[in-house]
Amino acid sequence: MGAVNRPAPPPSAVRHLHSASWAPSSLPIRCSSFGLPRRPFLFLLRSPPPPPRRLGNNRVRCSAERHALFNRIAPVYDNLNDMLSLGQHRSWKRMCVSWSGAKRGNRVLDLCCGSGDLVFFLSQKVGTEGEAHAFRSACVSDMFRSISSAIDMLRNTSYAIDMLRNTSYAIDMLRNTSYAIDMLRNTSYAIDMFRSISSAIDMLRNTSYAIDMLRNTSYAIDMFRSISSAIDMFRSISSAIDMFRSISSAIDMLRNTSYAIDMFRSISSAIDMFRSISSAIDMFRSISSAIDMFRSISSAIDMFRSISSAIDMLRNISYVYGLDFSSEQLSIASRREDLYWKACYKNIEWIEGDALDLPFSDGYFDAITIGYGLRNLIDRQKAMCEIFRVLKPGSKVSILDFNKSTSSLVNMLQEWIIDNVVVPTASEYGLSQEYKYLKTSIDEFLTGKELEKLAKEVGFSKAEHYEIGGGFMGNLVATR
Ligand SMILES: C/C(=C\Cc1cc(O)c2ccccc2c1O)CCC[C@H](C)CCC[C@H](C)CCCC(C)C
Ligand SMILES: C[S@@+](CC[C@H](N)C(=O)[O-])C[C@H]1O[C@@H](n2cnc3c(N)ncnc32)[C@H](O)[C@@H]1O
Repeated sequence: MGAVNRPAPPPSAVRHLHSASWAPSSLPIRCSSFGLPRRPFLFLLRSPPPPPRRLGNNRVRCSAERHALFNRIAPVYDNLNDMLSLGQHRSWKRMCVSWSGAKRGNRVLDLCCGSGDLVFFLSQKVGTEGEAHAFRSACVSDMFRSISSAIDMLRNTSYAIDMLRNTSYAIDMLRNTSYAIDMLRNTSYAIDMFRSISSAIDMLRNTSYAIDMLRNTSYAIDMFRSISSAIDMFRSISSAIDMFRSISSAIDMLRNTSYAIDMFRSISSAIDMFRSISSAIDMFRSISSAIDMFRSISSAIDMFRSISSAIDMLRNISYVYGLDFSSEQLSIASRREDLYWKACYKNIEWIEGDALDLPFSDGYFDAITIGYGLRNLIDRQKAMCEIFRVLKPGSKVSILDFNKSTSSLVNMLQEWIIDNVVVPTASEYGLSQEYKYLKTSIDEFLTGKELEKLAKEVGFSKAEHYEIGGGFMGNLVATR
């Protein structure tokens, strides 16, 4: 029902936030206070527009007046919602998004998006990937991403290699020392030989002491000349002993050298250890040249990365559309997008347009949400038909709004809060009339059952209304 076939606008045409003021003439012609109609010939076919009607003080019947009202409240809208609902409106909006069935990769729409709360929640839900036309670029950037993490890993390895290279130079130095040590080791064998000689000398030294003793005896012997010839023999031995003594001091010198050798031997085992490390280093060196190769690849990849992000930017991905007729609300929404700046928000597109005349082709969306919008539309049936038309079969629209409760107690309490809390607070900002309209609009709204009926009438196969926020709020979920 209500399916009007029209071509989908090229993405680039709707990508930017329209800066021109909203052309209200696509709204019902009876509202004359608002500029020239966008379709002049249609305008001529109709009867002359009556002046804008205001029923009572707080009835804002005309679309242009509602347009002006939402432009006026835009600067304080978010703060007042936070304050007056004690932050609860965010949970209600999250529930609304969740009931819409929006999933990753979906193309979704938030109607009457205002300052964009629901759009931001939807944006996080659907992410940036998903649609077929974006598939190739997405694959390429995934490939680049994998290569890039491999490169990052190799880069870290490369730093380790650099460290090992420096160690390797140290090892080379130690290797040279090791050759010196080898030379000293050979000297050490010579020293060992001298040590053996030295112990022999020690033995001879002891003998020498004995000889000395005998020498003393020799004087006595001299006296006793008869033993003189024996003494002569001992004298010859004594000169031999002197010779051995000189050798012994040479040996002592060599012994000191031997301690040095022992020290060098310890260094030598350290060197052996370093030699093993050195072969490991050789292996790392080969890896290092591979790393050098990867480094060159990495700079190429860096270049590709820049190209890839440029491609991402040029890819023109947009999966979440936020539509509203108030340029003031939209410019706040767009500023909030810049302020929060989350990666997924690059999938958002703000559209200044009319909820009663959607600029999308039939079956374009996987899910649609409206938060506190339907109640404010002049022609709710027309709006529901438009929603039905642009939804894919089997997809859902989730509509959050104040609940026009069937319980008189809830209604009384709701009215009391609006009269005694909401309006007085808003009047602090000079917006009492605007918030009085809120109460009137709830009075004129549909109950849960009436909303379900309306959805079924325009063709939705299933429609269920849920009361939330203690019965103050309601959410209609309708499946096409
Ligand atoms: C997000 C909320 C309202 C949006 C809203 C909708 C409109 O149609 C307006 C029309 C004209 C002016 C302003 C608005 C507007 O702000 C909900 C925010 C809270 C309400 C302003 C006040 C809520 C009062 C509830 C009855 C109390 C609920 C208490 C809760 C259970 C803690
Ligand atoms: C109460 S605000 C809700 C904003 C937002 N969805 C939220 O939940 O905070 C209602 C919004 O509906 C927009 N609106 C009302 N009539 C509209 C129409 N015919 N076309 C597009 N937007 C409309 C207003 O500009 C306003 O931003």
